[in-house]
Amino acid sequence: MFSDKDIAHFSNLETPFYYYDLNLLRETLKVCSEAANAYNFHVHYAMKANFNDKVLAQIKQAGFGADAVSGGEVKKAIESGFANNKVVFAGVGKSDREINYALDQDIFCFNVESLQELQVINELAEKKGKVAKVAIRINPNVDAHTHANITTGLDENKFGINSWDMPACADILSVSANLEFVGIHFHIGSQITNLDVYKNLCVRVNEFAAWFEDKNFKVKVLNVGGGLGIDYHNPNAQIPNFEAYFKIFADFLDIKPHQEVHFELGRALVGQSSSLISRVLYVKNGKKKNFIVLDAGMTELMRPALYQAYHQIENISPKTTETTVKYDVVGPICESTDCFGKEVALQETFRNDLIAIRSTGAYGEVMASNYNLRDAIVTVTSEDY
Ligand SMILES: Cc1ncc(COP(=O)(O)O)c(C=O)c1O
Ligand SMILES: N[C@@H](CCCC[NH3+])C(=O)O
Repeated sequence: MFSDKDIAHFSNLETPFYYYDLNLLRETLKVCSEAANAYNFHVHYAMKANFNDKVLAQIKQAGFGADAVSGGEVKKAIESGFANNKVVFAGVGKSDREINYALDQDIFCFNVESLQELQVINELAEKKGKVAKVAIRINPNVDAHTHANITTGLDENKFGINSWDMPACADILSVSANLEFVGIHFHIGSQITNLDVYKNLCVRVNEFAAWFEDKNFKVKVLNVGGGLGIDYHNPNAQIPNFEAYFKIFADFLDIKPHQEVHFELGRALVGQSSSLISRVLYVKNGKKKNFIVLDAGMTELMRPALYQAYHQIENISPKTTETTVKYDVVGPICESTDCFGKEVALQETFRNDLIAIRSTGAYGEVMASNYNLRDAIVTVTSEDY
């Protein structure tokens, strides 16, 4: 929802740009933090969702740790002031260089995704005379009931170590002097809106934790990943129900006194606090279709082209007519998939009208590219005016 002041300010700016509502971001972080603290749960923010400096500064200030998926993200987390013992490093393909860098930074732990990676981390840690903390990312074969392209915890997905490899994993851990096993890690997918799937995850977490403890491995960390979705169809319902989400884990996980529960939330923390603001370049009225051509495209926001993802589209210019028209809202990029929405009902729209594409705080700016030699992304925050 934009105030008259916001819209007046946007009218004077060049488009496109990502707008961040830092008040909403702070409020979301506060609600999440309070809900997690009530259960003594720990949240590492999944940086991949958004690593804009101004966003990261708020997240750090709210006391969250950082979940990184590349050496670059580990570096960014450290440089942004996240404590090294609050940085975790996941990823199915960590290079030796990235592992060495993370070892040098003494991060909290590596979430290890293959047996071979476990051996490599042990070798690299040995060369440095260090002991690397590791959590085993297990593929639990739990269906997240989300878009197939953002499901990560099924047997056919590349992520994590399969359950049948756990005995081999335990063998490697037992003989690897430079590895310290800290716990188990899971992440079944993103944009999860059916919270019941987390109950199925809890059942699997309990099974694997018991399995490791039976083998005399102390499971200190139960890391259940992230994935909590947001309501893209209702961008003004801005703060996800963190309380209901955490309660499921409190109710269904079998948490022992020596265990901590860790989460890696990305989208739910940042998704609703941003919109992509764009201008209409051209309106093309056809016999069968009307098109609005924006100055933002899939190079700024890739999700619709990549996953046919829905983002609410609004014409935020002052209304000059009561007529509603259906438009295909497209970008200027030379790709037919460069389309933000088909048959979108909007007030009759004209050249230079401002269009807001909502709920773009997660996997928006960070997935931008300069394909077609597009200009670099510009960001504006609620504190810039
Ligand atoms: C390992 C891991 N943790 C956390 C996340 C964060 O997910 P989300 O933004 O859906 O909370 C992801 C992304 O899906 C991930 O791959
Ligand atoms: N980038 C995806 C989510 C993938 C999350 C990373 N595992 C999205 O836009 O929804």
